[in-house]
Amino acid sequence: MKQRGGSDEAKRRAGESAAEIPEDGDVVGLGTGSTAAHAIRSLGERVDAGLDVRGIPTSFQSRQVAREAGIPLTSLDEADPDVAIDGADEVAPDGALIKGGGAAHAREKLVDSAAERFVVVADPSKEADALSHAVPIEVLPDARVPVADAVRSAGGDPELRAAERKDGPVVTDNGNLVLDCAFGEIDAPNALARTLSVTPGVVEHGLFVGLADELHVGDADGVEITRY
Ligand SMILES: O=C(CO)[C@H](O)[C@H](O)COP(=O)(O)O
Repeated sequence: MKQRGGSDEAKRRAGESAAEIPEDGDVVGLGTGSTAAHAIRSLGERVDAGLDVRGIPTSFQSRQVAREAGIPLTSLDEADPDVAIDGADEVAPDGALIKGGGAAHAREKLVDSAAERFVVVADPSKEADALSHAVPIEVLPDARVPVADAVRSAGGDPELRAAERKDGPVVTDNGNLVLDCAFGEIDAPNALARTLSVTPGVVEHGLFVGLADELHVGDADGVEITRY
C-alpha cells in the first residue's frame, strides 16, 4: 500500500484510536489510504472479538482491506453510516481537508458526508496552518481540457495525474481521470469548492469543507483528538 505523509507508526496509532469508536449495530464508512487501512484492520480485530458492525467501503482498496479483515460489507443502498473513518492529505485548523491522494475522493465524499460522525485519521505531517496542497479533481475523460481551462480561470495550475506502473493517466475506480490542481494557499476554501462543484465535467473535487467532526492525530507519544 502506498505511503503518503508521515510515519506508519503515527498512522497506526491514529487508526487504532478511531477504530475504538464504532459500537454494536453501527454501520461504518471505511476510508481509503494507508491510515484508514490501519483503522480498518483494527476494526477487523474488534469484529473478530465479537463486535457487530457492517462497513461501507469507499474504494476497491478499502473493500479489499475490509474483506481481508473480516468486516461484513454493505452499501449506501442499504444503510447510512453511523461513523465514517477516513484519512486526509492536508488538514486545516478548522477541520477543512484536502483529500484524494488515492484518487478515491468522489466515493469518500459520498460516504463521509452521509455519516452521522466523520472521523479523520492522520499523522502530524498532514496538519497545516492553511490549505495549500494541490486539489485533486476527478473529471469525466471528455472533460479533461475544459475543466483544466476552468481551473486556470479560477487561478489554479492543473496537471493530469500520471500512473506509476502504466503508461498514461491514473484512471479512477469510476473510470475517470484526475487533475491535480495547485492553487497556492487557499484563502477561501468554501468559495473555491463551490466554483469547482458547479464546473461541468467535474465529478468531484478533494476539498472537504465543513464535513469533519473529529480529528485523531497519532504521534510517537499517543493520539491527540480535536473535535470541530
Ligand atoms: O484521500 C485519500 C485517498 O483518496 C487518503 O485518505 C489520503 O490520500 C491520505 O492517505 P494516507 O493515509 O495514505 O496518507
